[in-house]
Amino acid sequence: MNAEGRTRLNQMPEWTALGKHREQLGDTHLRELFAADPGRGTGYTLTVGDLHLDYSKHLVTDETLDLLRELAAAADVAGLRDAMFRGEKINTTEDRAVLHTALRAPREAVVEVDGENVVPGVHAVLDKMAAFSERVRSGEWTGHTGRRIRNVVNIGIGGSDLGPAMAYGALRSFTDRGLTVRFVSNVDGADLHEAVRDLDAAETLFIIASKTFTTIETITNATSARDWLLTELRADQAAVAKHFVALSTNAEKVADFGIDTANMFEFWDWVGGRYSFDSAIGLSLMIAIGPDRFRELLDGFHLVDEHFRTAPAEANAPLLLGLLGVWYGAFFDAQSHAVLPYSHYLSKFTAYLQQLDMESNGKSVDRDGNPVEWQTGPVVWGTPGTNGQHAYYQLIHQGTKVIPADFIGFAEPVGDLRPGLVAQHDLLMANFFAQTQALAFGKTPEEVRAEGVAEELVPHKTFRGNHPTTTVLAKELTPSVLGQLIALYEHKVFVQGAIWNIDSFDQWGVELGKVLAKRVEPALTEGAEVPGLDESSKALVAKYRALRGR
Ligand SMILES: O=P(O)(O)OC[C@H]1O[C@H](O)[C@H](O)[C@@H](O)[C@@H]1O
Repeated sequence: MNAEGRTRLNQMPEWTALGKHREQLGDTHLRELFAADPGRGTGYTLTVGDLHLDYSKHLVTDETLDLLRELAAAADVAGLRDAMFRGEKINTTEDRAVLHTALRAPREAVVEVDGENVVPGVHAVLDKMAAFSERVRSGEWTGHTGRRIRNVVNIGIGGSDLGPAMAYGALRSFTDRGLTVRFVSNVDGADLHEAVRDLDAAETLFIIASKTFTTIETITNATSARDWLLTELRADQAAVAKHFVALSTNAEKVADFGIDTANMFEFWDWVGGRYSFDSAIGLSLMIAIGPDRFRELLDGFHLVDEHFRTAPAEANAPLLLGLLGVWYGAFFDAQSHAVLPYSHYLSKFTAYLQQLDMESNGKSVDRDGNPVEWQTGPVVWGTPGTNGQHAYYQLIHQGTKVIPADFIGFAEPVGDLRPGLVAQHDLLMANFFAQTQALAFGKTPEEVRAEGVAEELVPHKTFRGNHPTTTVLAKELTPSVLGQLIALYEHKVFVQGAIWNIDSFDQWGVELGKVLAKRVEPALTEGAEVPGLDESSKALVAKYRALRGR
């Protein structure tokens, strides 16, 4: 029992029942599950908005799904979900509400934090972003020398980078091709250098994105960008107002930097960094795709929010995906989860999900501060599918690890591809369908032998199969569909955090490295003694200084 009288997860009878069920399931093969139920391929599916989800290739039966849903009920996932939507402070270690869902709520919605309806403020910022985006896109907003803006550089890191960078890539075919949009995040000067080296400063707008406006990487890059701009334009500080805008919750720090707070787009402490890209943090994306497309994206998010909030457990897609992850982590010892988009436009999708999932659920104490005795968040990884097929899929097919995987694909190619390239789409998708089939059903020794393979090679050419996958299929990758996909994963992560009883909305684990970096820096630059530096790190710092000739 914890302080609130909740039974610990691994002491719940529902958990024990799942453990017993897992033993009974043993090595049951997907081939057997499909043979036993001819309707499985169509029955184990769900539709959410434009997303068709097939979960038939999972190592589950009706009983598994019932038991998992009973676990969700015992853990009161629905109760925590409703508390989140109501604006309660469910991020207990930071005493904050968790209201990214309010960022895409319709104008007339009412969502209160501390007795105040936050929705009008959300829409006021969206309107301000839309007006600004239109001024940039039309050429009305000009730089210091009167030239129109043709380049936008977003400087931010983590949640202030990954979302807009991923979505810009995903929605490239909806972007204004007359604008160059780039993203700088790494404190390695090479990132900024490569982003601006071929740009004309007179036509460049920097968007400084930082919730706290204290993140050292971002402030360092923003300062270097300001120096670059002023040097290139041979201008004084006055030029900053025409070339820098800020996205932040911290007006004071924004003003300190020299950015006019009239050009600051605000958001709020109830938006977590990794849940922020549909807030002001999306400004670079809105400039690229235009306000109407951005609103379609928000509508896509909202559609899945409503689904998660209202759909019954049997038809609730984020609940199902969350439970499947819990199942594999706890009862199959799966350590990782692959996300494999069959869309080049989703190249950065998995990197975005890494922060969303791993920063949210990479925790080892529960909400009461007790160590957890069960697996929490998996390692999330993956790259666009066909490239992965020629690299690491070998390990998924024939390695020793259990790696549940999500396959995401689209019926139609997007964009203005030449007809010859459109024709390639069927080949892409043939791979998509073939892979999940091979992973699920494998190839038996008998099948290999029947092909006349020499006996000594049979074990090498046999595929065990039984590798679980989810297939997510949609017609086309539109702004709305992207919003739906992201919200699906956001709520999946929520479900898992709720069951594991961890705070999915703090990130204390990131802090230690930041503090230590600040302490170590003077050792590199001035050779200063750093109290408490361990022997290994001391020797490495000395080596570094020697290599730099210091
Ligand atoms: O937006 P910022 O305040 O600059 O924060 C940027 C990022 O850095 C932090 O270290 C957190 O781990 C992330 O959750 C956050 O998204």
